[in-house]
Amino acid sequence: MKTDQMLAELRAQSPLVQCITNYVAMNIAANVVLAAGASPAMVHSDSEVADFVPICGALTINIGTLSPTWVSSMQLAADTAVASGKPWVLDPVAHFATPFRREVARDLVSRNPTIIRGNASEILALTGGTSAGKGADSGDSVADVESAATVLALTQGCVIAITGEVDFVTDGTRTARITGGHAIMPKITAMGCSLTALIGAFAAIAPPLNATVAALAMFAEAGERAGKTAQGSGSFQVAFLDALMQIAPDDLANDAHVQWL
Ligand SMILES: Nc1ncnc2c1ncn2[C@@H]1O[C@H](COP(=O)(O)OP(=O)(O)O)[C@@H](O)[C@H]1O
Ligand SMILES: Cc1ncsc1CCOP(=O)(O)O
Ligand SMILES: [Mg+2]
Repeated sequence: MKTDQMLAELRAQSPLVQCITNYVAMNIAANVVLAAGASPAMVHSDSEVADFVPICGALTINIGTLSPTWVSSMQLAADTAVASGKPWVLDPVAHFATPFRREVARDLVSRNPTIIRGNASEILALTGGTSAGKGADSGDSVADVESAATVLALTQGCVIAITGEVDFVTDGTRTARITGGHAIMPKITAMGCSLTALIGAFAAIAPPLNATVAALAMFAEAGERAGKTAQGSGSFQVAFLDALMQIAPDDLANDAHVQWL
């Protein structure tokens, strides 16, 4: 499925996406998903995830502001997604930083995410490497992680997206790079978390690899547009949301921003 068709389909279906995300990201991630054309629900209580996941098109789980009470919800939500045939996306924010975070991420990876999205330091650490990440911020380069990520995608049987200046997406067999965006993007908190939520939205209506590429291409286009008018990270956020809403399927035609390898 082509990126422009996927955006048209996203807007036509406006799928419900359950996002278990962090306190920092909740508002901006929900607004990003809405601006793109889907319907977010930030639902995380273990009293309701088993009932909520099956009525959604996809689930996303982000461990950014992890605490013990959330872990059982994340595990139940992931297992419910797998049991009900819904795609689910893992964002392992700063999982290398502490033993608690590392163990929760390891457990979630074992619950068969459909897609894993992280920055270069996060994906490097998932492949067993030593990351130079500082908390949620990456200290590694995407290019250095590409081959290990390809092996991990194959052994794990999932799609892996590494984001940065040039993004890399692979299912272990098919691979794409996505260019565009803007250098301000890593200076705005929860951009990556919001992107993970948007990947969930596309995964609700398209196969995982294509869905991931579509979300990243849409971010690349919106980032480029916002960078033309923004005066800093504050105005960039407003311009970015406006751009997401204004991007038309035709703007993503001909695999705009996407290079299949
Ligand atoms: N230097 C950069 N130039 C252009 N786009 C970037 C740059 N760094 C990150 N991005 C974009 O910002 C978004 C978030 O990616 P990233 O910063 O890697 O995630 P995280 O916020 O999880 O660390 C992605 O769309 C990515 O392509
Ligand atoms: C700053 C911060 N601290 C815990 S979660 C979070 C947000 C991280 O967002 P992103 O991974 O998109 O940069
Ligand atoms: Mg992140």
